[in-house]
Amino acid sequence: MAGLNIQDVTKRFGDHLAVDGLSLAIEPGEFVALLGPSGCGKTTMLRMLAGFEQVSAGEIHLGDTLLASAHQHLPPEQRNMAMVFQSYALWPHMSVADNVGYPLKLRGVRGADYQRRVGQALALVALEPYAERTPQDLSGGQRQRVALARCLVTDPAVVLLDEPLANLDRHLRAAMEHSFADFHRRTEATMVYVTHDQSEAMALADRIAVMREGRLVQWATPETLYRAPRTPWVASFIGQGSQLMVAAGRPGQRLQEAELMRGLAAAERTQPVLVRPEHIHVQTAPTHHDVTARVERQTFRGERFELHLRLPGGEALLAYHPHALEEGQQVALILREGWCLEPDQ
Ligand SMILES: Nc1ncnc2c1ncn2[C@@H]1O[C@H](COP(=O)(O)OP(=O)(O)OP(=O)(O)O)[C@@H](O)[C@H]1O
Repeated sequence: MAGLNIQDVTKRFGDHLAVDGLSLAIEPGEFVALLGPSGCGKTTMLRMLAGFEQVSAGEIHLGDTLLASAHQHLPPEQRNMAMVFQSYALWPHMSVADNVGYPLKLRGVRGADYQRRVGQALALVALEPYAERTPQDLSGGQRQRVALARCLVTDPAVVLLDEPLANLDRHLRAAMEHSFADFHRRTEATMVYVTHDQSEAMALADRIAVMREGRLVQWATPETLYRAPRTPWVASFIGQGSQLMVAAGRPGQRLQEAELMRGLAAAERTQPVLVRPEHIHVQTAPTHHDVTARVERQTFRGERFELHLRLPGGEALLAYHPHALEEGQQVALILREGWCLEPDQ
């Protein structure tokens, strides 16, 4: 198996820098998500990996093979990669089995070998009973599984996925997340998955490249991104939480309760700190020693209530609570920990 090395890759469309000096070293067999808001350059990066787009500068290697540089461009069909699109891109008039086998036909595979490989690919996505149907007679999730089977039938070293769940409803997306994770375990292919949905990226990826305006902002595991986001922008993009100014700590430091509570009470507060809602303890009977907040709004989430709180200084704070409270009610807060952010560039 071969790793994928993206070195200082830039893509310009006229004056516009769609991807700006992006570098990522992706391990063989790793599941990587490119995550960021619309227009940040994720799809452009994926298309450069696939070979549908030329790079303006930098290099892309698969193992020892140079796939792309400003002077060299290996065509898509020679890259040993397969791509799954948001639109599935299936042939409507062909059966599921014929759709899956299509890339093999293009490569001249016939007979028993063809049948065996189509059968294996369909088995991998649990679609054998549907082999003779046409895509029109399938659900959205089943169609996406056909697209997956078709992409892996040629045994690619790298699978590229461009928002593959974007057309599915919320329940189906959750079910398909399991299918993708399972698919990855079984194939052991290196996967690069583009999405603007942070919860999807967190659920699936070994590592996430967070992109903003063509640049890489942070490259880390989902847990590190959640626990230790680098900047306020990353913190606001990943998970829920509140950002407060505190007179304590320095970027990259975790503050424990005593330091955080002291820092919050001080006058000169210059350090932005992320506080996750699960680290806030809410008490309903404040005394005059406590840090207090007012309940502005609450949302019932089944297993808990989300409290939208307002501190006396005007800052907003999100907390969880097991029971309903009164809107307008004063509560006492204990902030158990916080993470110090560095300023956005
Ligand atoms: N062929 C093109 N010609 C000119 N500009 C382009 C072209 N393709 C993309 N762009 C621009 O490059 C930037 C990055 O686009 P890209 O599609 O990579 O973003 P994205 O992060 O995938 O967004 P989305 O989530 O909306 O698909 C955008 O500003 C887009 O308008």
